[in-house]
Amino acid sequence: MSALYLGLDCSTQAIKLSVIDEHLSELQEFADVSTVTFESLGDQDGPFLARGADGDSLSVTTPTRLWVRAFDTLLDRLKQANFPFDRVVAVSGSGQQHGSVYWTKGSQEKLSALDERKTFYEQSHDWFSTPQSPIWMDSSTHANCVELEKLVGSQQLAALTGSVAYERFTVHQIRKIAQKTPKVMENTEEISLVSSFLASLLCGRYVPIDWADGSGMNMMSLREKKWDVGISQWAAASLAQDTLADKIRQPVAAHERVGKISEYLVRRYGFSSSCEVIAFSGDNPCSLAGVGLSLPEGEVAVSLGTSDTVFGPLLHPHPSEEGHVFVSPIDPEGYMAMLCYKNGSLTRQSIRDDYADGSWEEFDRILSSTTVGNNGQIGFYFKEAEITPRSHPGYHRFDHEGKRLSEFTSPRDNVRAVVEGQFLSFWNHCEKIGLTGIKQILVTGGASRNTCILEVLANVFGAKVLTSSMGPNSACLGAAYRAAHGYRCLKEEKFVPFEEVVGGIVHSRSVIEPNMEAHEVYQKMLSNYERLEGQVRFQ
Ligand SMILES: Nc1ncnc2c1ncn2[C@@H]1O[C@H](COP(=O)(O)OP(=O)(O)O)[C@@H](O)[C@H]1O
Ligand SMILES: O=C(CO)[C@@H](O)[C@H](O)COP(=O)(O)O
Repeated sequence: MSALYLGLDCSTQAIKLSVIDEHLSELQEFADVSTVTFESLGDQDGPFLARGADGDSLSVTTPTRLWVRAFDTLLDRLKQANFPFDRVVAVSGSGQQHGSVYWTKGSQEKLSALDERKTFYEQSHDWFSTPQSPIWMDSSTHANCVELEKLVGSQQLAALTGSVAYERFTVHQIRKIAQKTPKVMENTEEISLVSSFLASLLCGRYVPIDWADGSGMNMMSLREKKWDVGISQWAAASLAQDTLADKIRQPVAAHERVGKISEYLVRRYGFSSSCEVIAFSGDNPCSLAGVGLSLPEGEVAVSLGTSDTVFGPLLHPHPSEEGHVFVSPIDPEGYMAMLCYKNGSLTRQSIRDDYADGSWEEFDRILSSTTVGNNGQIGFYFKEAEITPRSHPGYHRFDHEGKRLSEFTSPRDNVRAVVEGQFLSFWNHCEKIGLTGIKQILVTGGASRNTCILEVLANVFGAKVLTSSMGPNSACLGAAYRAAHGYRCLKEEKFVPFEEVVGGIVHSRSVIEPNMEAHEVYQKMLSNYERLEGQVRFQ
């Protein structure tokens, strides 16, 4: 019986699983029980996107125990489907980036002594010092961002941590809690990211954050790969301890083993007690591992999930005012560049609901029957405060002369405008973060199922768009590959290049070729787009 590797992904809307065998082929027989959406679990712990739960209208949180319940549900469904837990030799995982979990004092002890007759959920009522976890959609920490940039300098902060200050980055969330509710922070024994939180459940004790996901905190020195002491002291605010050193262990490389599977999981589900847990990472870094991007540059990946992200590997980091640089999840010496858009799938979905009868088929029909370039009309749809470019919530529509409109003459043009506007923004901002000369785009995420949307992407960039036979869930597949990679490094007691472990995997890819006449239309629109973006961005 072949050994198995598992990859988990706890992203914004669901927890998912990929299973691969020792030839790294994906097992399909458990696909039906491999996704648990948070919506399907109901509101027992509160909504999974809770707005203003801490009294601040710009905060967005998820109840931490909803993730615990989703994980129980996933494991229980696998057990019912006779999943061969005993064949799993290594597990790794992925989490939506930036989100944080606050473990209350004494929880590690409880985590290491669980009763296998009960679920995690049944035993976790007193594990967290705050019931809500701030997530990446939160934009309540603007004042902290301004303060840190003043303290360090925005360019210097980018050079040090990979990014200027962003509201969702974890250090600002930590400082907000330390300032607003110091008791919560004082009661906190350990702070995890979503990724390291899930890994801690697996190991039955707290485990470190990895370098790639740690790069999304505005707190880790990109070059030293350690928490910056000055920023950590600033984040601690008025706590008795002057840094967070006793609450967040130092980060580790993504291929490192962080522990063995817990005795609880061995007894409850039948995992082998020798099963290794490899550091979990962020969902975008794991997607990079999953789509098989490698240098040379010229290839980027686009994830059309809840957020839209554009990312690619980088040899030499040049962090700037735009986008983010993270440590690579597959090469401890390498880096990746990324742009993130808050208004991704949920915003397209909202336009679908308003203008296309709530149906993707109707959305596609409108997209296919409207003119490329929308006759020069341009739209910016910020259902949520946007990250790229930084903007307040609001919809902005312009006619072909750049005159502001409250609505297009033909309202169905909103369907084309939302998709074109989003992709023109990708194109406009890629150059600025060093993702240049793009010839092919690998797509993943929920909306990568939609060929009509992908055709617009190919035409805007004038580049081939490739979808892969592995489907839209590259983050959990990437995590499974990382489990195999980390396991191999462990066995060989040295770092083995990621390509040596997964390089042989060839996914069949379908290619969408760009229509170069359509691309010319977008080339002409770009300067107008850039000018109008200047009007709608946060000044
Ligand atoms: N046919 C489709 N066309 C466009 N978007 C789609 C389609 N099917 C699903 N989606 C989008 O995919 C999103 C979920 O993507 P997913 O990558 O699973 O999210 P996440 O990983 O952030 O939880 C949904 O919000 C939905 O809008
Ligand atoms: O904030 C970011 C990246 O910086 C987001 O990309 C989150 O990582 C959420 O990912 P999805 O759930 O949309 O995949």
